[in-house]
Amino acid sequence: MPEYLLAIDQGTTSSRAIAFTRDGHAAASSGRELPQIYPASGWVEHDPERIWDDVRHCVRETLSQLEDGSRIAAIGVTNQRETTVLWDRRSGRPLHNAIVWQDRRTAADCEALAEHEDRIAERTGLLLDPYFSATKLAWLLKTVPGARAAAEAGELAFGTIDSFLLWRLTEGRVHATDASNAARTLLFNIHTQQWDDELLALFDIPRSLLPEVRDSATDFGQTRLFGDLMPITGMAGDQQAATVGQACFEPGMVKSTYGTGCFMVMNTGSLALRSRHRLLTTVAYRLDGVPTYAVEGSIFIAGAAVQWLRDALKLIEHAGDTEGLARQVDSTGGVYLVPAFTGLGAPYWDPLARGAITGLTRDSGISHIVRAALESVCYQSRDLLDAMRADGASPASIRVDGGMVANDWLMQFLADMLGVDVERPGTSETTALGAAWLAGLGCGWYRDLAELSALWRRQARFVPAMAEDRRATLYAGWLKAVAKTRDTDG
Ligand SMILES: Nc1ncnc2c1ncn2[C@@H]1O[C@H](COP(=O)(O)OP(=O)(O)O)[C@@H](O)[C@H]1O
Ligand SMILES: O=P(O)(O)OC[C@H](O)CO
Repeated sequence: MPEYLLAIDQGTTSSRAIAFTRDGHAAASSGRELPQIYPASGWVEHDPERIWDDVRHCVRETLSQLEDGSRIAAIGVTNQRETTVLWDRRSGRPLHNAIVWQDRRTAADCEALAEHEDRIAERTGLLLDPYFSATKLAWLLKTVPGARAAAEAGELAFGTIDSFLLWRLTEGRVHATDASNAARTLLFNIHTQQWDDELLALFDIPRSLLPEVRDSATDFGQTRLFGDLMPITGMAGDQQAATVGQACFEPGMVKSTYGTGCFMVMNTGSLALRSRHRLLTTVAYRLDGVPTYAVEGSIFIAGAAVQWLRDALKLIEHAGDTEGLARQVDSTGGVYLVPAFTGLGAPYWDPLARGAITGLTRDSGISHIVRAALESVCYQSRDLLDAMRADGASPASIRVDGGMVANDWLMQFLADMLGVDVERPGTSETTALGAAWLAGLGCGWYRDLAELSALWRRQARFVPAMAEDRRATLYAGWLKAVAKTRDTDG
């Protein structure tokens, strides 16, 4: 009887389900776009019921593609992180739309707590920023009529998307999350691996709302919603799942994902390294009660800059058109595009920065601007890698994934700008693969991480070829362009 691991990958812009064979081959898959809701400037929401409908639809469609008699050995769940849902334990109904990680509505709440930032960072590894869940949850408790009283009475449940899906999959029987997701809430002490009472008091969050925190590969219950009983044995936030899917299991190994945003994650093993350069410290995964830590740099706009070229400027028809246009010119001719559309993430963390195209001349054309947009992804990656280097890392290569890595020109420029080899794996669905692998560990399909490492396959390697002085000059120009976007006096 053919057996598969089923990954559910609930992302910011889409939901997917993929069935993997034991050797990591995607045998069937289904995906659905998720509509974004923008109720006010800087606010981003998702409809949790729509997410749930989409996930069920994708799972069913994926299962229908498998041969008759196939069996799902286990399910792994991976998700957009930080996005916050508050629901009623009895009815299972959310009290409000999910508040998405990109949402900036709690910026002032974060500022009001600024004096506590050091203490918060010490315990959570994070910065005090609206990006994370705690202030979003506090906002819901403050704003939704009756929510505070119901929460105090133990009637409500909080969760990131993983917990919400698990609750629905197990029909209200399991309220749990994994350590990699808990580590993104600002409420979880990454050293003790416990919810932190002082932080709960600081953000005024009742403990009864919180899910139980489990390992990333363990028993999360079962679902009976798709016919056969299916165990759920893997869970991780999407960037951490990609770290697993890239088999970055040794300290010093780095993966970088290029989707809507870009997330660079370096495994730091048993060391919860506190960055001196405004990177985040996080849990990569927790197995048998033992956390493996990572540092992470998050960039809000990567592929989204290409979408902007397509949808707002209408310079291209398809994302893939950028490759040919970038190749048409030898350089951008001094043009830089800084895609600070929603401020700048790591290592700047500047919510007030705004995007810019600098260095335009009468010779500047579409190819220069398109190329500058692609280059900006590489310069931002260099910002992150340099921050990691300044914290003591010296990786010889990085492993890349996400929709943008199909672009060979971009991958070569990335290698050139970073000065390290860029390795592209055989599968483009690294995040889902990581969730499947965690489920496979949890259900006993795989013995250990070494077995998974042996399954990882490289499809292409891009080796730095740019002269050092050119690399330095181009990057210096980028830093100048960034400085201009942060000049609030204009
Ligand atoms: N060939 C390409 N060159 C440049 N960008 C691309 C290319 N193909 C896709 N993209 C970009 O990659 C992003 C989609 O990647 P994906 O990993 O699916 O994103 P997410 O999971 O964040 O929704 C889009 O922003 C798209 O513009
Ligand atoms: O859904 P993605 O792939 O854009 O990832 C979102 C991140 O998890 C946010 O931290």
